[in-house]
Amino acid sequence: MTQLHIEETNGRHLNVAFSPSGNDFFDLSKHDPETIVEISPNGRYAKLNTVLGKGAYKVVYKAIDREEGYEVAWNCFQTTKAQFNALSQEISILKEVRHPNIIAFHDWWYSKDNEFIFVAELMTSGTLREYIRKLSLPNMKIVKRWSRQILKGLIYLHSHDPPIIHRDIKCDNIFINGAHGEVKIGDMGTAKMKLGKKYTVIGTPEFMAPEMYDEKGYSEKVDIYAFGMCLLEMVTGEYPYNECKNAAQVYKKVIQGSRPECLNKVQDPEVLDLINHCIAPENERYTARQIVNHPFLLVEPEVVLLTMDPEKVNLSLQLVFKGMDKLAVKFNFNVVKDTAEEVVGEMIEEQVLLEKYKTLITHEINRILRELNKIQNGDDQNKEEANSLWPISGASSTGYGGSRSNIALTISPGSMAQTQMERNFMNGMISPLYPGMEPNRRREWLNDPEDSLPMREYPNDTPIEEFVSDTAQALHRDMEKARQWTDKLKKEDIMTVGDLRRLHDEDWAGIKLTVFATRALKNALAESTRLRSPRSTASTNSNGHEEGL
Ligand SMILES: Nc1ncnc2c1ncn2[C@@H]1O[C@H](COP(=O)(O)OP(=O)(O)OP(=O)(O)O)[C@@H](O)[C@H]1O
Repeated sequence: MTQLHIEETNGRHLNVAFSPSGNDFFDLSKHDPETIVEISPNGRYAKLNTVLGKGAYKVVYKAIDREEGYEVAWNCFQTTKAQFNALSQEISILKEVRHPNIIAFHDWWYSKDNEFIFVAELMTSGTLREYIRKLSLPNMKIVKRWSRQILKGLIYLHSHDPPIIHRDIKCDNIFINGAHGEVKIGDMGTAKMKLGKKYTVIGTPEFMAPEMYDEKGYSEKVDIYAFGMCLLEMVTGEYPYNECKNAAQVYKKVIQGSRPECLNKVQDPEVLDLINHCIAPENERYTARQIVNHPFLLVEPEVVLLTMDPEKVNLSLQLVFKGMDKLAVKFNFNVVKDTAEEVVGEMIEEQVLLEKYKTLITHEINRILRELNKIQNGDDQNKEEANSLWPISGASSTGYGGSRSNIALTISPGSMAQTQMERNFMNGMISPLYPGMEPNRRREWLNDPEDSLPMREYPNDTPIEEFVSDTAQALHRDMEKARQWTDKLKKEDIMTVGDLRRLHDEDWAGIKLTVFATRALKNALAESTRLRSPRSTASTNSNGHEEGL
């Protein structure tokens, strides 16, 4: 490539390079290599000559953290020393804010050029607003994923003691890391600790809740209102109150309670309902935790095959909630005896899975069976044999009494770090087995029938309904479920806990309770037996159940 140095008539110097054909040329001055132009007072951060962006108040450069080797964002903000000093307390609080969905704030100082400089986590793909424009309209899956992440950040800020109010949530202040689809709340410069109600009118008019304008003060709920407007922008691609010509018009509409026109364009009833809950009057407005449990944001589950025996008859499957890798429902599936419909029906019946996922999960299980069928067919070329081995949807079943051993809620390693929000998600989809109990504990209990339920001792003459209702409650099942279990037991003349204790394994199978219910009651019984005095537990059988008492 030929390179030339050209001096233009206006005195500007250009470095250009011609391609070998001579038809193309490149302006090399636009491709200056990145060079260090400034070092932070503590020597840790090196500012580069690359501008990441410019806003109304600040210029943001790329920089390098020379201690960790990370790229960071170097923000320059013109301000007086007095203003900088006034901000110092808030800034030191922001340095403590550490959450995967909030841009980390690393360091700050006041420069000799009267600039407040702060170093923050660098985001690679611009703002949510730019992204929405780029994608024309993001699909609902993306909107859901973004929303969940923003809400995780808000839950964190609002659960801080005292709560931190961001006060300027909008799509321009939410940043994206494109490679991983990560979304983080940025521009924490307006954030404030809520020590009592806040009064300062601050933010962007289109995203400001009406109570921000009255002198009664406002709370962290203003961020929820702003999130509602962001969601509106995400689903319509329009800036809220686009119909207004200036901030005064927006203000007038907001205090009159007039909704943005683009709200009429929202088609999806779930999204509309969610936005309405976000922009409702302050006392009716949802909290970030409530929003995250809204049906629109519930995560869609899928099924994965974990293991299978060499005969490929007993499969271990797992229901995984996408985006929530720590939450899963593990269950065994016998391809000869079980059908997807039955298993899913049982999960719904036992309130392990929401009814709305019935078709999806049935389809998912059948998809796995079909895949296995394909493998089988490919392996031995014997279609007939393969079909008999893999009874897919609707195939006759010999029943599953006792063969499908369990549906277990499992939490993968690292679950102790599970956030409250994730637990809330979980509560929305799967009933918590023991509220307040550590996730690991649940897993142990469910995987090990010998493990215990947190119940009391039940004498033999305890009415069966009392025991069943306590068990259902401990498992967070509703009372209707308890009644169904009791009815089935009473049909078999089981009126007391003593009657239940006298049952043998084959008797249990005859009661026609689901595998899950049988397992739950057996475990509760074993626990109750364990809690009895050593004298009375002397004659327990191998399952921990008393015999003949
Ligand atoms: N952490 C970051 N990582 C990467 N780019 C960033 C980061 N922070 C800001 N930018 C870029 O710099 C631009 C200006 O930043 P920002 O919008 O926060 O400036 P501002 O003056 O505070 O904003 P506004 O004009 O919205 O009031 C952004 O649009 C973005 O492109």
